[in-house]
Amino acid sequence: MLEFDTITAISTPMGEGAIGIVRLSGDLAVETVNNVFSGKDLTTVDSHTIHYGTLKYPDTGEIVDEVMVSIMRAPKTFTREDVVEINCHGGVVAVNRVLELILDQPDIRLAEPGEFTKRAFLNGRIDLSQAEAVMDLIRAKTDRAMNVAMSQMEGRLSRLVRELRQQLLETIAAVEVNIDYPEYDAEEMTQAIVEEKAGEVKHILEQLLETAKQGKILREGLGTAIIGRPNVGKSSLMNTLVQETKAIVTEIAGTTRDTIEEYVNVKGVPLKLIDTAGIRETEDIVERIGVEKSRKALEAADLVLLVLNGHEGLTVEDEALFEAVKDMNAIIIINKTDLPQNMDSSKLEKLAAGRPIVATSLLLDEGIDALEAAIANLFFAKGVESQDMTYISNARHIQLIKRTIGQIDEALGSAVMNMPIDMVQIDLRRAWDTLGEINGDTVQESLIDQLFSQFCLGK
Ligand SMILES: Nc1nc2c(c(=O)[nH]1)N(C=O)[C@@H](CNc1ccc(C(=O)N[C@@H](CCC(=O)O)C(=O)O)cc1)CN2
Ligand SMILES: Nc1nc2c(ncn2[C@@H]2O[C@H](COP(=O)(O)OP(=O)(O)OP(=O)(O)O)[C@@H](O)[C@H]2O)c(=O)[nH]1
Ligand SMILES: [K+]
Ligand SMILES: [Mg+2]
Repeated sequence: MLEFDTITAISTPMGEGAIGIVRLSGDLAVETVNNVFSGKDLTTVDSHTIHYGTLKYPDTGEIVDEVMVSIMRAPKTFTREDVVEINCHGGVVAVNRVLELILDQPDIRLAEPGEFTKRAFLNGRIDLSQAEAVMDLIRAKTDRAMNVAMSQMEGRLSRLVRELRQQLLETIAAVEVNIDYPEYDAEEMTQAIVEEKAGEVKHILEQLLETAKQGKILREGLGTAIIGRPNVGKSSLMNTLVQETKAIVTEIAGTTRDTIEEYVNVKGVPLKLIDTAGIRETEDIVERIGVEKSRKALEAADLVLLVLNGHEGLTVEDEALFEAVKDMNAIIIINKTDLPQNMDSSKLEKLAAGRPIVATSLLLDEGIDALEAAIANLFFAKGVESQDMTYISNARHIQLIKRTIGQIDEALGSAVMNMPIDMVQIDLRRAWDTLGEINGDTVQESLIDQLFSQFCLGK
C-alpha cells in the first residue's frame, strides 16, 4: 500500500436527512476520531465495529454531536486504508460542525472530489474502469443504467480488457517466435498470425463499440424531443409520461416558452424527455427564442415524438415539421381523438413513411399504453439488450477502443505489406498500451487526476 496523508469529507448529500456521514481515510483516522470521542477507546476496538458516543472539542470540551462511529481497519476497507465513518445527525449544520471539528485536528485535510475512490484505485483495490463505474452508479437514472454500472464495477469490462490485452501480447510473442524459424517465410507467417489473432481482438472491440450507443442511452437516457405546432398537446404528453405536472398546460397557444427536460423510464427505456415550445412563426421575442431552442432540441434528439392535432388535421406547418424529421427516429402521435377527427390518413401514412403512428387522447388518458409500447419497440427492436453483455458507455473508453482498433489496423496493414516484423510489433504494442488505458494500467497521472476530479466530494 502507498503512503498517503489522512483525508476527510462529508460522504452524504448536503440537505436534510436523518443521518449524515463524515468519513476519514488514512493512518491517522482512528487516532484522530478517538481524540475527539467520548465513549469506548476506539484504538482498541475490533475492526468493522460501530460505537456509540459523543464528539467533543478536546480543549474546550464543547459537545458537537451525539454519534455512532464505525471503525474499519486496513486493508479490508473501501480505500484499503484505515477508514472511520462518523454517523452524525443529518442536516447541513450538524454534519458541517462535525467536519469542522475533524478538520481542526492536526494533519487532517479535506479530501478532493473522488479522492476516496482514487485511493481505492491507487491502492489496487479497483482499476480505473471500476472506479469510473462507481461514479456512473451514483449518476445512474434508471435500473438498467445501474445494472450496467454495477457490472462494470464488478470488473466485467476490466476482465474483458485484460483478456484482449493478453491476446495481443500472445500475438506479439507468436510473431517473435516466428522470427526464429528461418525455414518458414517469416513475413508470410507474420501476416497469418496477425490476421488471425489480432483480427479476433479487433472483431471483439468492434462489437463492444456497437454497444456504446446503447450504453450511452442507458446512462444518459434516450434524448427524446416532443415536437409539434402550438397547442397540439406537447406539454400534456410530457406530464402524462412523467406522471406529474412538470410543464404548464393551458389552452393558450405558445404556453411553453422554454424547453423542459425530465428523466422518465418508459417500459424500461430511459428517456430524457424534452418538452419544447410549439414551432411556428411568431413576432413575440421570447417565444421566438423558445422556437429556436425547439429546433435545436430537435436536431440533437435520438427520438422525436411528433404530436399532431387530430381535430384540426394536417396543416402546412405540420408538413414542414415532417420535412424537418425526415431521416429521424420518430413516432407520430395523433392527439385529441376525443374530438371530431379531421385527419387525412392516406396523406399522413405517406408523411410517416413507415414510422409508427399512435392515436391518443391525453385529455381522457387514452392511447398511452400503445405509445409506450411503440417507444419500447423502437428501442428494443435493434436487438441489443442482453443481460450478460459487456456494455461500454464512457466517452473515454469509446475513444480508446476506437484508437486501439486503428492501431490494430496499422499492424494488419504493415503485416500485409511485408513490413519488417518489428514494425508490426510496434503497432501491436501500441494497441496493447492504448487498451491498457481503460483499466488504468498504462494511463498517465495527469489524466487520473482529471478523471477523479469529476467525482463528487466525499466519494
Ligand atoms: N457506510 C458506508 N456504506 C456504503 C459505502 C461506504 O463506503 N460506507 N460504500 C461506498 O461506496 C458502498 C459500499 N461499497 C464498498 C465497497 C468495498 C468496501 C470494502 O471494504 N471492501 C474491502 C473489504 C470487503 C470485505 O469485507 O470482504 C475489499 O474489497 O477489500 C466497502 C464498501 C455503499 N455503502
Ligand atoms: N380535447 C382535448 N384537449 C387536449 C388534449 N390534450 C391536450 N389538450 C388541451 O389542449 C390545450 C393545449 O395543451 P398543451 O399541452 O398546453 O399543448 P402544447 O402543445 O404544449 O402547447 P404550447 O406549449 O402552447 O405549444 C390544453 O387546453 C389542453 O388541455 C386532448 O387529448 N383532447
Ligand atoms: K398551450
Ligand atoms: Mg407546451
